[in-house]
Amino acid sequence: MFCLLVLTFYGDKLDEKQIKEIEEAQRHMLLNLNKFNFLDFFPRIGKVLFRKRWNELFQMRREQEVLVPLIGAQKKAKEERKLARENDEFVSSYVDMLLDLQLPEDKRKLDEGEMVSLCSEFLAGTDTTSMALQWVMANLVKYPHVQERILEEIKGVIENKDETEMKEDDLPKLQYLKAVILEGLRRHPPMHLQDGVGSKCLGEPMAFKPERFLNETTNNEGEEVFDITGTREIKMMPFGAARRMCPASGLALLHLEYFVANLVSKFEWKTKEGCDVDFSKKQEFTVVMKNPLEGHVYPRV
Ligand code: HEM
Repeated sequence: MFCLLVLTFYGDKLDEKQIKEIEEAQRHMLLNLNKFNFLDFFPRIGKVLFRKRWNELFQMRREQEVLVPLIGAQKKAKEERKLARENDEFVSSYVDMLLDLQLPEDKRKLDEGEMVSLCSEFLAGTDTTSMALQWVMANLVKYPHVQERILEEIKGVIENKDETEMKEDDLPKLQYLKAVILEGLRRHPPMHLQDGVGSKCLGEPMAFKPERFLNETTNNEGEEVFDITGTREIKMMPFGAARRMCPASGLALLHLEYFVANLVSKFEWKTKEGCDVDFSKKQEFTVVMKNPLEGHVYPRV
């Protein structure tokens, strides 16, 4: 949560108490959001008939306002940087970008409420990525040969052998890694929308077999061929499809490849002594591991 908040409010000082409050408000929202879906269908009469539920929703929305002081502080810091003409050297946060945004039709900036919603949505969106990461790492712990193969692939593409950090530019060269991430998303989609689709088309649906995607990651010209958007055909849809498809699928895939590449190149991942990986799942906002992964990590020498 701390890293996410840094991305969102880069440069602002966050204390433990603020982080905890935001974490609690986000968690409360993610665990309860589904209870309010039906309110979409009867917006007018529903306000009278389901007044109690609407009040609950408003109360949950008020909890999100813990983000307001952080947005305010970020705005002030941005204005001060502008006065001191320091903006050019500064790394922008998500909030900085929102502050610059001008709504073309209404010809106005975002108001405070809209900023709170967008920040909260941004933080919530990344919950899916961290859950996908946990499922992939669980499979790497369970199947050490897959982990080994990723490591071999990484060693094959690193030019400077002393360099241990994988950079964004290295990722397109890692086809097997890409296949592992796709297989992780197929086998354990964090948002449960596509049961059956991946299964029918891909054979041996319950097995974790990254190889099934190996011929699909790129063609001879190095272009992506696996159609994760489901525009040409739908083999699986971890990011949904069509108009409501996840707008951050590219970002999520990039993050997953980057994190897994670095986690594997720097550490060997194993199970806790005498334990096996438990793939039982539990539905929260995302599909989570019922018994979260307890891996042991060993720095690679
Ligand atoms: C592995 C990671 C992710 C998965 C599996 C995933 C999955 C999905 C799915 C299935 C939907 C469509 C839901 C529907 O049909 O209504 C969706 C929507 C959305 N996702 Fe993601 N997502 C991921 C990461 C992210 C990230 C990192 C962000 C933001 C930074 C994000 C932001 C959104 C937003 C804003 C929507 C709503 C789009 C709309 O309703 O028009 N997602 N996501």
